[in-house]
Amino acid sequence: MKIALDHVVKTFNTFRAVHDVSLTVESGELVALLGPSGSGKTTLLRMVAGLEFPDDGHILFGGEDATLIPVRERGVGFVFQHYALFPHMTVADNIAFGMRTARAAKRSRAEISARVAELLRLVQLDGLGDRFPAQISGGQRQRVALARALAVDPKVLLLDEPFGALDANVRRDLRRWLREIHAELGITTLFVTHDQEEALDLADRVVILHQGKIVQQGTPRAVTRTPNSAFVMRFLGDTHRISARAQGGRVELGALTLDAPDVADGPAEIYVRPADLEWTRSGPGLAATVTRVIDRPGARRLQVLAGGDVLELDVAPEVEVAEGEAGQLRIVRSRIFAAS
Ligand SMILES: Nc1ncnc2c1ncn2[C@@H]1O[C@H](COP(=O)(O)OP(=O)(O)OP(=O)(O)O)[C@@H](O)[C@H]1O
Repeated sequence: MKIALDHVVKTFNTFRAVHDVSLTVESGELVALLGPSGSGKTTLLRMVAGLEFPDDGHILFGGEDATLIPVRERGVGFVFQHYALFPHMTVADNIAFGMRTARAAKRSRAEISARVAELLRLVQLDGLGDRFPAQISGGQRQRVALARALAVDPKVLLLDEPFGALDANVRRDLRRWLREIHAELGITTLFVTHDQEEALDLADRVVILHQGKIVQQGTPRAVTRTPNSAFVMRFLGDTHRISARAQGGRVELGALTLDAPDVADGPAEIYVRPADLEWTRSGPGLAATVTRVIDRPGARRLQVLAGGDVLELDVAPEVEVAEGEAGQLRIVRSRIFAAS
């Protein structure tokens, strides 16, 4: 099911939570809505679900105006961060719940238990149908929540920080697992997260929100390679900002000259990630002094001082370098924006 948001606006009292958002999610696509707290992600998701209504604009499900489709008939499955399962029901009964109450497609008892068994297999919880929610782990509970959402054969899956309460390793496993389930079922999916790594790992397309507006959207590769603003560069993380001045489409940084054809003359900000920097003993480059060496599995992280800025970069484990050593930094790639 294709979903389209067309110039959607949502205001709470006088606060505009969503500003003129237009977005298309193609049938079968997995799109992540990514943004900091308060950027409007949940509000957008709730409008797609039919739990909130836009003040302006339209939401279309497969070309049909969704305003006219009641929540129950939208064919939407949800999983929330704290979508508590019914504690007094077994895992199997939790999964079956939606099928028993659905008015549309009545199923026999035998059909329901066959479908529950199939879903338990899909979410890799075979054999746990008789347990109660308190007897399984947090990650397993979220898998049950997903099985419950899938039980009614939704056309659209809405996930709001579904793994937010789980620890990092479990989250990583569940991401891989969700990706596999998505590949198998191909349900149009909108996934809300404020975790960059999660969005980039999971999604076909990432939509970045800031203050209720879409500031950039594209494949994970496109948004990480060509962030279109300082905000996106900073938000995607692991970046250094170096202050400089742009003049005639160029920025001078120590002995280096960087091209910045689109940047107006005046104060500028150069953004580099640790992986964009290389350490050399001889120039040309930006003069730097090593202030700290941190040994990590697979790499050595150097903290260096360059022109008043503390920067970090990684070198191969066998590189011999010591604190206090002077050298040069080569900037392999950077993004430059006018200072905000
Ligand atoms: N029912 C409401 N009444 C008033 N303000 C609201 C309501 N719901 C959301 N807001 C405000 O709208 C803005 C966007 O909220 P929303 O929950 O959509 O953000 P979010 O990006 O999902 O944030 P988070 O990651 O913290 O959940 C916030 O400033 C929030 O305080």
